[in-house]
Amino acid sequence: MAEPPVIIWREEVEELLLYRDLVPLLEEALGKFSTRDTEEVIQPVRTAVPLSKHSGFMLLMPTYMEKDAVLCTKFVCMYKREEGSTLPAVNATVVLLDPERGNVKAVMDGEVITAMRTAAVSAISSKLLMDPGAEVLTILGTGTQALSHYNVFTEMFSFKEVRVWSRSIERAESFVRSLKGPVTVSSSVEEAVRGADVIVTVTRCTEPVLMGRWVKPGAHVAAVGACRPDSRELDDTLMKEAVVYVDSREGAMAESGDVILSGVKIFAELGDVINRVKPALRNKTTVFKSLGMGIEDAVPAKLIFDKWKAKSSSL
Ligand SMILES: NC(=O)C1=CN([C@@H]2O[C@H](COP(=O)(O)OP(=O)(O)OC[C@H]3O[C@@H](n4cnc5c(N)ncnc54)[C@H](O)[C@@H]3O)[C@@H](O)[C@H]2O)C=CC1
Ligand SMILES: O=C(O)C1=NCCCC1
Repeated sequence: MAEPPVIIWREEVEELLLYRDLVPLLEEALGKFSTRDTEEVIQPVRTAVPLSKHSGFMLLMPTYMEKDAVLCTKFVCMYKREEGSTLPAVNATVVLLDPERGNVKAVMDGEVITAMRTAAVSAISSKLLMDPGAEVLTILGTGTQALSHYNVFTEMFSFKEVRVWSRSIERAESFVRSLKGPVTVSSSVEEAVRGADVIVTVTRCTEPVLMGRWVKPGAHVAAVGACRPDSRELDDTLMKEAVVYVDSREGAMAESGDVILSGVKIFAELGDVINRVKPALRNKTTVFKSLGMGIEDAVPAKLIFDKWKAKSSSL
């Protein structure tokens, strides 16, 4: 008989998951994904189940990494929320299975995993695509992803200036007060992004919030929100001027309003750059359109489970 599943919840995930372990493992996994070698990664485009009554979707994200013996799936629900709603915009659970027997080994809180792995992948995109002399980072949005992006970007890079914008200046000020380092609150998106070298968009907007005419040539944009085919964060000017990188070509063509509705050509996956199959065009304006992939959850799930087992056996 297989062991019953363990439950690893938020506080333990926070304790066990560190960017310094996660970032190199994700970089390796993105490279494996882009080889399309089914012995490395099988990751179908995720299934989206509409939750019309609740203005949301449940996304099912299975992944199998045969060589690494990792079988995992995430259930993540995403919702449109009214301003001031106390309900979460994203709620996720990660399930790790034994690929040989098919039993569930662990059920994990997926919110911290989702926040950290998404931010870590944006940081990888910036490491690969930003100007090496980048000095100014702008974050548009002040929610969960804004915080995880602030944390990993300030851990991995040394920006001289960090700017934050939110639709509500009070929310931006309160977000900034919760952070350790110096951050400027901008009163408009234009003010926030003018001259910025790296721009992270982590909003729940459905219409473009970032306009290409404000973006400095050569800047890198990590675009994380707008994960449905009818949603936008970036305008056509930016999409057409930029060289567009994605996490998964199939995912972007199925789900990214910024890619589908602008009609732009995807230049490469991040994994193609990691595998040196496509160049990192650092001197051009670049957009990394992030949708999120199952493999980005499978990697931290294995890491957390292995650390949890090591910790439990040492007690
Ligand atoms: N690419 C990926 O892998 C992932 C993407 N996401 C997406 O990232 C975005 C942010 O997620 P969370 O930080 O968890 O959400 P959140 O609800 O914690 O924060 C959202 C932020 O967007 C702002 N916002 C809402 N509507 C807006 C509008 N119309 N214009 C400008 N700002 C607006 C809110 O004030 C808040 O600052 C969402 O779109 C979510 O679906 C989330 C997880 C993973
Ligand atoms: O990959 C994820 O996890 C998500 N992607 C799109 C928005 C919800 C969470």
